[in-house]
Amino acid sequence: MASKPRTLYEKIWDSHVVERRDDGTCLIFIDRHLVHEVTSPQAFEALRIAGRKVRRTDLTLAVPDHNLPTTARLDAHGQHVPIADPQSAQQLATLEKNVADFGIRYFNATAREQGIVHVVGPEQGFSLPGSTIVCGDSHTASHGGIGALAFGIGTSEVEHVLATQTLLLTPSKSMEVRVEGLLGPGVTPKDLILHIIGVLGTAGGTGHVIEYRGKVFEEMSVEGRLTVSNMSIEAGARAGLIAPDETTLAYLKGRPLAPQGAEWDAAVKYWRTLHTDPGAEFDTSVLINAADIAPTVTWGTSPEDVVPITGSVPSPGSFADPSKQQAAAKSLEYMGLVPGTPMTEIPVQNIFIGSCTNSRIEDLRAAAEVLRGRRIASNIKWAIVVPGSGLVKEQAEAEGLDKVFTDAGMEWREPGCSACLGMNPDKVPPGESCASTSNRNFMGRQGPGARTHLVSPAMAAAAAVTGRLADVRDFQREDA
Ligand SMILES: CC(C)[C@H](C(=O)O)[C@@H](O)C(=O)O
Ligand code: SF4
Repeated sequence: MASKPRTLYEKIWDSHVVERRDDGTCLIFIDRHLVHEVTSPQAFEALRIAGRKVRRTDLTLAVPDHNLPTTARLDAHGQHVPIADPQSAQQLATLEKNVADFGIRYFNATAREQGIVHVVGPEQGFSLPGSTIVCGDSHTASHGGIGALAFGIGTSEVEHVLATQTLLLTPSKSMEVRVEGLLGPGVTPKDLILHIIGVLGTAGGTGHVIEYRGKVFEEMSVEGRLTVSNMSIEAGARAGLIAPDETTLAYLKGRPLAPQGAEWDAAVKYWRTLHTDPGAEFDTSVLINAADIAPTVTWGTSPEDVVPITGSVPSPGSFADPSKQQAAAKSLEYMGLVPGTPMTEIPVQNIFIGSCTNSRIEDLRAAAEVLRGRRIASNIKWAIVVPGSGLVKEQAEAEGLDKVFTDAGMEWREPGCSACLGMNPDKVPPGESCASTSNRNFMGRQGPGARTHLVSPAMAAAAAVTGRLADVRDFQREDA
């Protein structure tokens, strides 16, 4: 008898069920657990009090990222530069103690491999297709870009996974976001996901795991897929997924923590079965036309507040829903924007290129491409480029990208979460605007009173050159 066609999500879920309970919940085996300094201290403390060990240290990887300053970590004498903020210093010291006490694999602040947890996982080949991956962090959805079922968990769940390597979960609904056609020039995976969130809304994906499907994803690099999947959470989804394919395999082969030799061959055989079967049904389907998408920017304080760069600031009255009208009015006041203003007339004083959404090598190449031979505008006060990991940084330096950025007048930093959120010294001053490649434009996200416009790396570079939000398609080079 032919088995019932299944979605990719169902295949991964089914293969990880340890125990199915009568109430529909399942005990799920967790293949990979990523840990950072912010959401792990209480979990380790609880283990300590209970006298428990970490069940599978081999499946756990820790890295500091959120609180680390992105300025030099070693001084001229090779000594560690102390962290000025006492709370951050304490949180990082606690992580160091916990990984040592519990025997967990750890990339410390000065390791080449250190970086943002969601950049490090795929880069090391720790995150693998078909695996279940968790982290006490909402952007764990990123790893869905390589075909893993990856989602954020709370601190008590972090403790549960550390202790048992399992989680008790309720299955999610499945959503297909099918994109027809291909992206136009200057339109990147970031623009695509911003557009998708604009269509779905920040609650559109609630209760669902989204599988992104269509030619555009088949032709997309792994870096781009990670960007798309990363922001699934901003559409309210539990996770995002993109089926692994030859591009995924080429990306993972030879990575330090990926399987090698016969194990690799066996894994590849299995990974090739990881796709949604023809005839499998999704609970929800959404169709997007890629040709409709322009380089996309946000105007408000929710990731769904998107508009093409060719558009203008909307008026609250343009929204049908009264609560959205109110929210829009509040957003516009916070952002200091007037309805009807063309997006390309909005000045910015700060530029942030980085975060787990857009700090991989391709992102830096795209930004450098725009900045090569150009200077940042005179009204730009602060412009930083923060590679997602030490290895991204090395690669970028080998390609001379750091020089392109510094020649343009930007700062080249050490890896970390940086100005994506105000947990470290990289902050946008109150009342100032930032063209940012990160994923959240919430009020105060980049610092109290900071005004965030979410953009792609190429668009951030274009904004740096003009000092306003700008259409990167106007920067297309004659010689390109
Ligand atoms: C600090 C952490 C818990 C948080 C998250 O869960 O996402 C952070 O990474 C973020 O992006 O807001
Ligand atoms: S880069 Fe930003 S979104 Fe990503 S984990 Fe760090 S704080 Fe969260």
